[in-house]
Amino acid sequence: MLQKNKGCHMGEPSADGFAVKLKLEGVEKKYGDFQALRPTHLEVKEGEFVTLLGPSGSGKTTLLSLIAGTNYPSGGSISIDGRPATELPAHKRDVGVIFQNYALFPHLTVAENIAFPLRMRGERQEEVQRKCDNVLSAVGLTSFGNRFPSELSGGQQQRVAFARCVVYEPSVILMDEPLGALDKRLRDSMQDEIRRLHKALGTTVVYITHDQTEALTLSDRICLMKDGEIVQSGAPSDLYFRPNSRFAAEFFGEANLYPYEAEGSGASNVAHVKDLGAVSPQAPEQGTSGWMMIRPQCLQLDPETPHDELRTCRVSDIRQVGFYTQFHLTLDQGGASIILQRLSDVSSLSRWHIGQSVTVGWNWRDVAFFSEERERHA
Ligand SMILES: Nc1ncnc2c1ncn2[C@@H]1O[C@H](COP(=O)(O)OP(=O)(O)OP(=O)(O)O)[C@@H](O)[C@H]1O
Repeated sequence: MLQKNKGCHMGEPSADGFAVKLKLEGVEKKYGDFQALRPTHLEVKEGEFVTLLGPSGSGKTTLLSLIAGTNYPSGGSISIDGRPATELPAHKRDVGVIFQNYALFPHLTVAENIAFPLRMRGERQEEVQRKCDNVLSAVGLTSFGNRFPSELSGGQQQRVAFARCVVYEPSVILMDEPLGALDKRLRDSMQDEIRRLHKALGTTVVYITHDQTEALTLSDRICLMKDGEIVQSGAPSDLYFRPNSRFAAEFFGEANLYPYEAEGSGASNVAHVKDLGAVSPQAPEQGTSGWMMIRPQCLQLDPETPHDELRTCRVSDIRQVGFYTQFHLTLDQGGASIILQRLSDVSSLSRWHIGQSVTVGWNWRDVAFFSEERERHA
């Protein structure tokens, strides 16, 4: 395990006692009249893995480049490890960057690649040797020190890129779509690798991707971006099961969305979901109208256990989606469409067919509500 703590320059503690490695306050970027990044606040804690996720053009790279120092904000301030960094040039910031192509030096061996940033910083030979050996062992490449990058697999090259970055113990590692160019199988194994390295080395990572599955797999926290702002930030399960907008709900895959109208006030609030002919005893957080959302896999088909609500439907389509079977259903009363998904098994192929009458069950604890005001980004 590498020593990450550099003592005197630890960032200020966050509310839960962890050191704040990176802090952005009101950071924005304009290109002429165009606002590429709206004023943004972000705190990243020591050891945290934060992902910037969003569609193309949402401002992810702009935000990362402002942290890296390859671009400067039009307003706001950035601090790294508690020290002001807004005006600092890239090479004076304590950040490491890993790009999509890893950017290893092809003419240097693995050990020389890893030693490079230490030599650039003028470290003594014994120190360089000690730190290189340490980090090579941490990434499981001790016997690969004399190989050239072209003699390594993609996964091993990535480990070298990671090692070259962590060897000088930057406060924060920035990763810009490092798996963007890989096929699915390699991507999956690399995700495991990144997770393992992050856990083993305790590094603080800000990671960019536009792939929601990758973000859900890797992150401690996801910042979902749209039109130059972070529209929701939280744990992967929060974003997936508790989106605060239609945009967030739909960005993470299939979502059943129905409008609701709230009635009552305060704790006695109930939500009428007309399309489902249902009244939720759960009080929507805010707003008198908005949307309720339930993920397809939170619905049960012909449930054998008790559920808060049960409705009869007709099966209009059955589709195979990866390892899942997706059922498209039409509610008997009112005709609303419902998508339900369950892990495929042999019985599901013979048990249900198009045109069949079925029962759908759900529990209100699996339902998210968000009001229309919060939906202004959609
Ligand atoms: N130098 C520039 N001049 C003008 N507009 C720019 C400049 N750089 C970026 N933009 C604009 O800022 C917006 C955000 O771009 P950015 O590259 O941050 O998006 P992104 O989320 O990283 O997209 P992608 O996933 O496609 O890389 C885009 O509309 C882009 O066209």
